[in-house]
Amino acid sequence: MERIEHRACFEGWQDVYRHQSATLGCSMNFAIYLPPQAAHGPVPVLYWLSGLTCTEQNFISKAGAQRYAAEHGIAIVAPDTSPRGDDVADDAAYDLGKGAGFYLNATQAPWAAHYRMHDYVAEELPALIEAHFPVTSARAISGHSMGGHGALTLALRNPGRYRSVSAFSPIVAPSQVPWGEKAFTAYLGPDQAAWQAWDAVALMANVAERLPLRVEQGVGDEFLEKQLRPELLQAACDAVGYPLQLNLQPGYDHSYYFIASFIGEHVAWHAQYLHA
Ligand SMILES: N[C@@H](CCC(=O)N[C@@H](CS)C(=O)NCC(=O)O)C(=O)O
Repeated sequence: MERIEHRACFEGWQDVYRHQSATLGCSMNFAIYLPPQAAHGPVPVLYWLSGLTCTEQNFISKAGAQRYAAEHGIAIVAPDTSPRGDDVADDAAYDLGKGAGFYLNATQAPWAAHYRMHDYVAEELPALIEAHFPVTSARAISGHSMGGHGALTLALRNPGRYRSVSAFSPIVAPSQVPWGEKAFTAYLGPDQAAWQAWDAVALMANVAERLPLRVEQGVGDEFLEKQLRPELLQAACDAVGYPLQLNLQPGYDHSYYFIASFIGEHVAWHAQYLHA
């Protein structure tokens, strides 16, 4: 593992590391913010999953989360959004292939060889982080858009792994919207029965634990009706009595200006469970 960026930030450190991922079979970058408290003892970790077209850089340069992570004594780990490298399958479109891993384990050629972002984020990355950094095993997860889908599905698929889950503008039902239909057909094949294990609305029907769950959604989001459809998550939660805090925020669009506006509230919200 090699540190490739190291910047002082709110009395802590915003770092980026490169490592060889055994799960993905390629070299990967991840960002980690270590708050000032980490110099004195281990701190809990919030995992952040970014959306389509992103790398580990978007969140750390645009969201402004470090101020709040420093205030609450929380590390934030932001992985890349897909496997990378010249021998990794790709597609010319922005919503398939590199930058669009959808936080699942692909089963179809040519994707199955490297596209295993679920196992990378749920297992390999936390094991690496907890072995090499001053952190505890208290974890929370959040993300944006495709990464909101990732946060919801990772939490729902891995009971006991996270203390709390939140999402900004998540793709809540990928099986029912164009972004998800395209990606799942490629990565998982045409049989929609296989898609349900990677769809938060479908997973909610058999949910095993009730984590604190918060969703922030801009009402001015250009993808709201066609791709995001938070009402489907609300209905799925209502059907099983799962408490969902769905905050519809008038005026906000799909961008990092929206994330920057509410990331402080989300970090504080996760902190109450991570420090409990
Ligand atoms: N039309 C957009 C769709 C992709 C998009 O909106 N990506 C969101 C996540 S779904 C994002 O975070 N983009 C990077 C950024 O804003 O820094 C594009 O082609 O970039």
